[in-house]
Amino acid sequence: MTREWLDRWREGRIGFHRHDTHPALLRHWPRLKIRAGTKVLVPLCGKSLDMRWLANRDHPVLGIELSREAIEQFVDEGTGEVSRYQQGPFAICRQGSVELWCGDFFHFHIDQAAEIGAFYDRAALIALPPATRQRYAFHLAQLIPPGMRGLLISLSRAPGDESAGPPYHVPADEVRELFEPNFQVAHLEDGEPEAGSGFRESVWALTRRGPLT
Ligand SMILES: C[S@@+](CC[C@H](N)C(=O)[O-])C[C@H]1O[C@@H](n2cnc3c(N)ncnc32)[C@H](O)[C@@H]1O
Repeated sequence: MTREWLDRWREGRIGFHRHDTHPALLRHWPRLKIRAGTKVLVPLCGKSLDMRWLANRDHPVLGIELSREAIEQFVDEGTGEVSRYQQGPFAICRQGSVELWCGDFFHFHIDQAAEIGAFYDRAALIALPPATRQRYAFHLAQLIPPGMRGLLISLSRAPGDESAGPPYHVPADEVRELFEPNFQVAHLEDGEPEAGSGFRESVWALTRRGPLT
């Protein structure tokens, strides 16, 4: 799966990338009432422009992305000086208040997450095959302190139309099963089915409960 993502970036097969800020982020983030200054973790971040929107709202952003290509494109398409440094296995690129850690999300350790107080997942969960999603939900719970929140934008398809991903179809019941052990899960909205793919986005607010189970 790692190789496949790197190939996608190298070959420019990044249909998931949006050229605008996600409308559900604009609509729902303010409702979460996350204080300005709170650092937001963006797992499997690609080169999402949503990170710039969060940064412009006074949230330092920590994105984690496998592909160096994605990170280089993000900083090239942005403005401002870029600084680079290394933290364990991660090569980090910082531009303004966005720091992008190049490496595997599952290698990002709790000790490196000290200042994180919120998260934003758009198309991260749905990038992972079924067996890895549980690991993802637990890993995220380890990184987010109790009481802290985040927004999750997932994808589902009509029953019977669940061809292989990525992007993977993750039905609402699975979102609940994955996150409810460690988060309060609130369903915020479902989008319209996309013409062609039949995918429909669902938006969730998650609040971390503690202790971990
Ligand atoms: C569907 S894309 C979504 C990107 C971004 N969240 C967005 O909304 O545009 C999934 C991204 O996750 C990255 N990725 C996949 N597995 C990863 C992992 N284990 N650790 C870090 N990044 C990963 C891929 O390279 C890809 O850029």
